[in-house]
Parts: sequence; C-alpha cells; structure tokens
Amino acid sequence: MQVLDAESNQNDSKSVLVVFTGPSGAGKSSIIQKLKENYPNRIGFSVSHTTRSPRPGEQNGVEYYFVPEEKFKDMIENNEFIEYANVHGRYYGTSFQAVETVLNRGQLCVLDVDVQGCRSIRQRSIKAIIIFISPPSLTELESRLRSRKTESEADVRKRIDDAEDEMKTCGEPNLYDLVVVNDFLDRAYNEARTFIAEYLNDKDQKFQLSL
Ligand SMILES: Nc1ncnc2c1ncn2[C@@H]1O[C@H](COP(=O)(O)OP(=O)(O)OP(=O)(O)O)[C@@H](O)[C@H]1O
Repeated sequence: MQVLDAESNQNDSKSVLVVFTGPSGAGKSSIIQKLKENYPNRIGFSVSHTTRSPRPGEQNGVEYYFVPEEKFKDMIENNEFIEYANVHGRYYGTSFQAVETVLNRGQLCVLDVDVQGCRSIRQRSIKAIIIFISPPSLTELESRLRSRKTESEADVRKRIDDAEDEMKTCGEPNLYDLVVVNDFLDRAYNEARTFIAEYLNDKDQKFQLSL
C-alpha cells in the first residue's frame, strides 16, 4: 500500500475526499478508526459547522465551528456546504473550505455522511470516493447495535427501520463507488483500503474538489 504510506514526498501525497456511508451500526467508525490507526498522517478529518451550542470543553474550530443559525443559513445560500443536515432542529454541515484545508495538507479527507449527504455530493459533481458500508444482514445489524449498548430500545428500532431504506440505495446507479459488506472487520477494512489505494494509484493529477 505504498501510495497510502506516502508521507513526506509531496508528489506522492495525493489527496482525495473519501466518504463513508451506510446504516448506523454497519461499521463505518470501526473501519475509519482502522484507517486512522494504520495511516495516522495520511488521514485527515475536516471540522464541521454546527448551530448547536458547544458542550463544556469544546472549542470553536476544534470539535466544530460553532455558528449562529443566521450565519449557517447564509452559508447554505452561498453554496458553501458540500453537504448539510438538520438533526433535531440543529444544523450540521461540511464546508468546502474545511475539506480543502485537509486536502491541501496532502491528506485524504475522510467523511462519515448520511445517504442524503451522498446524494448532495453526487448532485454537485464533487470528486469523491463514496463507499457504502453494508451490514451482512439486518438481523446482524440489530445484534451489533444491541451489543454496542449506546442506544435505547426505541433508537435501535428506528435505526433498523432506517437501515431498510438505506440498504435499498445500494442498487442505485452512480451513487456509490463501492459497496463493502462488513462481515469480518479486517476483511471489510482491507477491501476499502485496497480500493482507495488503487484509486490513488490511478489518478496522477493533484486532486481537485470541484470539477
Ligand atoms: N465486522 C464486524 N463484526 C462484528 N462486530 C462489528 C463489526 N464491525 C463493527 N462491529 C461492531 O458493531 C458496532 C457498530 O459499529 P460502528 O460503531 O463502527 O458502526 P457505525 O456505522 O459507525 O455506526 P454509527 O453510524 O451509529 O456511528 C460496534 O460495536 C462495532 O465494534
């Protein structure tokens, strides 16, 4: 995985936006975590904007850029977001600027985005690799969510319901570059990693976010 190992040589430090998506509990964070562990200097994360209030200890520009709703809406109007969502009345978004900051460091910018966000990325013709992480089955997904013990019973049910719809998007043409079934974590991780490395090997030009 030479191209993923490249650290110091500027010419080898190719950058690309890598988007992971898929149902809650499918294993996106687990796979991203392994990429980060194995390629600590190659993987970067952009700082998102949000209208929610900072929690104790959170700093503006570190965990998030904390902005008033008016400012967030101005940014939407000005097309400054690659994707954004309103979750329980609070806005969250990934700005072009934040992603470019990571890409300009010669890093891969890794995002975890919902299916709607992926559609937005495709509609805007943003150059990105989009990888859908699929659970082996909904039964296995449910079992993993329960074992994680981070959700209430109602939240688990909601996630399983949403997962059924999200899984249907796997068959949509031109939405995802790769669908990885996360049966065994190491195998799924290797499949995603190999795909990214091959993409980087293919593209000689410096990565440009906009067409
Ligand atoms: N291949 C696997 N086999 C068994 N368990 C797994 C596998 N991959 C991940 N898990 C476990 O399943 C649970 C869900 O994984 P993870 O938190 O990575 O999902 P996620 O897609 O990031 O979810 P969310 O979108 O809710 O953050 C975790 O407890 C994780 O340790």
